[in-house]
Amino acid sequence: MTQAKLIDGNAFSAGLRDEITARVHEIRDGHRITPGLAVVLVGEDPASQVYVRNKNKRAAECGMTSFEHILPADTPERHLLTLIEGLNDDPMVHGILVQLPLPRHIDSQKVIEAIRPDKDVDGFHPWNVGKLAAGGVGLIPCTPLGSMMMLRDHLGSLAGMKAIVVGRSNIVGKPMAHLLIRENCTVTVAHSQTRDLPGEVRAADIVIAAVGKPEMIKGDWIKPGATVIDVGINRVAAEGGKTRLVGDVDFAGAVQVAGAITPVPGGVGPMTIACLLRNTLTAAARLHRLDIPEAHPWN
Ligand SMILES: Nc1nc(=O)c2c([nH]1)NC[C@@H]1CN(c3ccc(C(=O)N[C@@H](CCC(=O)O)C(=O)O)cc3)C=[N+]21
Ligand SMILES: [Mg+2]
Repeated sequence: MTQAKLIDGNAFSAGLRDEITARVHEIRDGHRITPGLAVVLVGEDPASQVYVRNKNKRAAECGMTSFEHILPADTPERHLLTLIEGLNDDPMVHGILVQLPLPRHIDSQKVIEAIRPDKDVDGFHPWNVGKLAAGGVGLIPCTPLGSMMMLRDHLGSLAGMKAIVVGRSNIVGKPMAHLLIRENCTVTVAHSQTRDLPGEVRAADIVIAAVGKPEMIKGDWIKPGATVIDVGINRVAAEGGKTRLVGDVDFAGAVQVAGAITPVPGGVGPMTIACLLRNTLTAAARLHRLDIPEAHPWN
């Protein structure tokens, strides 16, 4: 069997960020507007700090302004809500992202619902969730959006294909299922209670792995020629006391069978960040009623 084609998220996201940069310069020169992204992190988790720094670095590379708010882990919920109210009203801020998970004493849903829906670049506010489910125009969650861009780039039309989404989170699984339905796939959403998961996966032309369990989806579950999008980013122990990143798919097995597959790292992860920047540009364009392609529904 020939090896699957690798869907290169690093290269794809670099191209996307170049397009975003060009558009940011255009609206800066033409309209004196600089898209601004505010990233809020509560707590000292080192991995989260790395992500937040990465998001701000990429935003700056694209010519956007970024505002970083790092709050102590014991920040009272009402302080966070007050910060969000300020960002909602700040004309320099077009996108707001509150890094999840939040400390346990904070109600994440309350925080998500405090963000102005038109600045909710994660697409987690019920208003955006509803727009996606009902086929309207809102902001689409970054990981599903990036995954869909790679699928469309590799496959063209998805119409009539069988897709399985393994995982039903609000962040990835559910919005991904809605996007696949919108693209005219026949969609199965599998989860921890699904009977015969290997059998369900074997029926699928498109596999979206979003469970958060390292290498859970085995190579011999994959239908020959299928397209596999591995959303999992799991840090596991490696030789010599080190760690390494693996996806939710057994890559070594799946690459022998699939038609195409995203690697981890270098697949969905960098697309998520590029789509966050794209959503910030989209939000800025809509807030200022700029007639640029990014202000219009994607696809
Ligand atoms: N409100 C909110 N929105 C998020 O989008 C969000 C969040 N909270 N909390 C944490 C997760 C995680 N996340 C990642 C983004 C990019 C990479 C990424 O670029 N990964 C690189 C590798 C990075 C590494 O080496 O650790 C890659 O896959 O190639 C990973 C993880 C966004 N998240
Ligand atoms: Mg479950």
